[in-house]
Amino acid sequence: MSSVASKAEIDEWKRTKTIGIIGLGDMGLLYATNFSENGWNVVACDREEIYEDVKAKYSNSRFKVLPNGHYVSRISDYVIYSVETSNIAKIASLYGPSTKLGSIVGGQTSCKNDEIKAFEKYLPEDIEIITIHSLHGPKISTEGQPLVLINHKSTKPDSFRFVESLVSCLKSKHVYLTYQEHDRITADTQAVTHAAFLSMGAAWAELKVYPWKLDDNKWYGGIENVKVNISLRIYSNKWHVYAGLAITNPHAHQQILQYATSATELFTLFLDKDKKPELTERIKKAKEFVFGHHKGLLLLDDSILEKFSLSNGMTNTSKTTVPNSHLSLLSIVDSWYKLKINPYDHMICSTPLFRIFLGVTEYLFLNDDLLNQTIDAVYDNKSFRRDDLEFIVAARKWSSIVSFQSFDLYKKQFETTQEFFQPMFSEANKIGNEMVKTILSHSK
Ligand SMILES: NC(=O)C1=CN([C@@H]2O[C@H](COP(=O)(O)OP(=O)(O)OC[C@H]3O[C@@H](n4cnc5c(N)ncnc54)[C@H](OP(=O)(O)O)[C@@H]3O)[C@@H](O)[C@H]2O)C=CC1
Ligand SMILES: O=C(O)C(=O)Cc1ccc(O)cc1
Repeated sequence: MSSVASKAEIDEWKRTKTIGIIGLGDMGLLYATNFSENGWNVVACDREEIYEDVKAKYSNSRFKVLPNGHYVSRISDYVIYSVETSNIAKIASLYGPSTKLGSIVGGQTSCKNDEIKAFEKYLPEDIEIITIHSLHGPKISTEGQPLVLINHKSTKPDSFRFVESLVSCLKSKHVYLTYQEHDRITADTQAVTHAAFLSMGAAWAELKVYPWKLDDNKWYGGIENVKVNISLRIYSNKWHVYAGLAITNPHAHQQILQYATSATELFTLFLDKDKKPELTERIKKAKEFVFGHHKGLLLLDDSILEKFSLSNGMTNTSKTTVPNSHLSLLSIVDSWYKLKINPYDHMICSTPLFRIFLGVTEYLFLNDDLLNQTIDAVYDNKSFRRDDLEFIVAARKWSSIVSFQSFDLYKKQFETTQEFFQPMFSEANKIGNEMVKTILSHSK
């Protein structure tokens, strides 16, 4: 995108420039730690009410904690707002006017529409806007993961090179987009992926089951392990991350609605055995659209996923695995087909969870025996009917909450399920983290 800065230039920037981080939560801390440990001069703040605590907590760190965003903004050459997506306007309106003359501002928020609009509205005219988004969570190594850079408004020739030099210590893969492209792609990748796993978890919570604890082998196997581990991983996090990126991104509403609609329509075909040819035809058409040109290795290998079960040896291996209707996976391929989205086009800008979701979907659809067994199971073995029913109810609920833009309802719905799984998180996260690490190392 721009020429690479020389070592001398970078050393000079490290000596003379100050990097400011507003919001010392998970992602802000990741950045403040990385940048400061790589020789950059970093100042940071969290909410002013907790200044003394935050200062004490990070007293041994290489970055300096300041009382609030005004203190950070007035001395920083590049300010990164790492705050809740839905609060960006409020927080930028507070500290934006204190931004140092001629400096650069960006953010880490997950949806760039509101962030850019807030910067355009609340920052002084002379400020440049170069914003970023690490497409992974705070517990994953930054190395090799996509990092989006959006050069929205810069006038000085060195500005973008300076920001790019700063973030190069993360060793992520730089992806250059406009903010509109960013939001379009992340709606297709992140928002709908989260909707799928949120719906699975909500369905299990509604049925009051920890699926891996059932001893009927219903949720046994690599694909089932992914569903359980990723769903619990999401529910063990902060609700605002998922709410923010879905609700504030207008493109996400349509994707999530289509996902719920596909699930409902497929489930309706499940109800009548005479509809089997129609269901088969619909699935095959969607498969041809999404995977018709697939060549080479699969993203995931079911055998590597087998060992990441939460069931702790409880699986009854004397029984055969109960064939699942895999409604959640059939629905995502159907919705990609309906929206004419080729998920592989977004690989360059994908999150780990999206790659895992695409990986298990690919595994199902590119294994003819498994796909046929899945369609047969819909009509001949109805063990998953109740689960499927709760799944579509949950998918539609999430879709309504997102399109009505209700942060309150989102929080309530998220926390109800979170509470149900709470006792399981510490064990689940251990296994889930191992699984994600293994998958990422296999999918390089
Ligand atoms: N977590 C993830 O996986 C990823 C998150 N993101 C995005 O990055 C952003 C930050 O996320 P994350 O770090 O996970 O969230 P956190 O909730 O951990 O961090 C946000 C921090 O900002 C603080 N904050 C709120 N108001 C102010 C204020 N006025 N001044 C200073 N600090 C303030 C919050 O304090 P308090 O909690 O007390 O309100 C909190 O500590 C979000 O927009 C998120 O969508 C991007 C990539 C990955
Ligand atoms: O991989 C995912 O989808 C995650 O859940 C982590 C995540 C959350 C928010 C972001 O803005 C980026 C990544």
